[in-house]
Amino acid sequence: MSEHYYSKKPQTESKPRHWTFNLLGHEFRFETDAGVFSKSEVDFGSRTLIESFVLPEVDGVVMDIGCGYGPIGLAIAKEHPERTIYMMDVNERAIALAQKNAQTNGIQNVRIFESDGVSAVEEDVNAAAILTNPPIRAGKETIFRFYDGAYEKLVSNGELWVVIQKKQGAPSTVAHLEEKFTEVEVVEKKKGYWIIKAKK
Ligand SMILES: C[S@@+](CC[C@H](N)C(=O)[O-])C[C@H]1O[C@@H](n2cnc3c(N)ncnc32)[C@H](O)[C@@H]1O
Repeated sequence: MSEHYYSKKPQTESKPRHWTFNLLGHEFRFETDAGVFSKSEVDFGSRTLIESFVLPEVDGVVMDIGCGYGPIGLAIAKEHPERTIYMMDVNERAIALAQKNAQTNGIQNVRIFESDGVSAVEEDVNAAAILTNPPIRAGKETIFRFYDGAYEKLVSNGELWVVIQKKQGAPSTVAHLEEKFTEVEVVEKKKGYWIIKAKK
């Protein structure tokens, strides 16, 4: 049976890898594994999202939906030690790696847990910003659910930041976000990847 990186319980034999990567001027040491998205370097789209992101000046936590082994959430956590970063994924192996990677890199201002979209986040927790490199292969319905869930969790003037390739549906993401959000802007386009910012 073929397996996707978004399986809840990857069955693929574990094959841990260790490597370092510089994000926002900080050297990170990452462990990744089979059955988890992007195994040997930080995905180009995630990197572009991290480099483009500007934290809006509103109160609230920051969330990384579909955090994988953690590069986006951990880079933002390091850059903004005063904020708490919530990192969620459905893949148990990814969550275990993200927790390990937080520890290895001495990052404490994070909460990392299993969640389908934002469904496991406490009701009274609201976000200033939500970042996602969405699981394209999980299908449009899942990623539109990410966006709609994100909208509910954001404070007024809070922002959703998405990276998605043009050929993988960036224009339809923009159209979907424009139905709900007050302002939607493509802030960066690099090698076919679009960084989309949607303000509530
Ligand atoms: C494109 S990967 C990005 C991973 C990571 N943020 C990175 O930059 O390497 C998308 C992630 O979404 C996760 N995912 C898939 N369906 C999900 C769902 N329903 N809720 C939360 N996460 C999900 C996958 O397991 C995968 O880790």
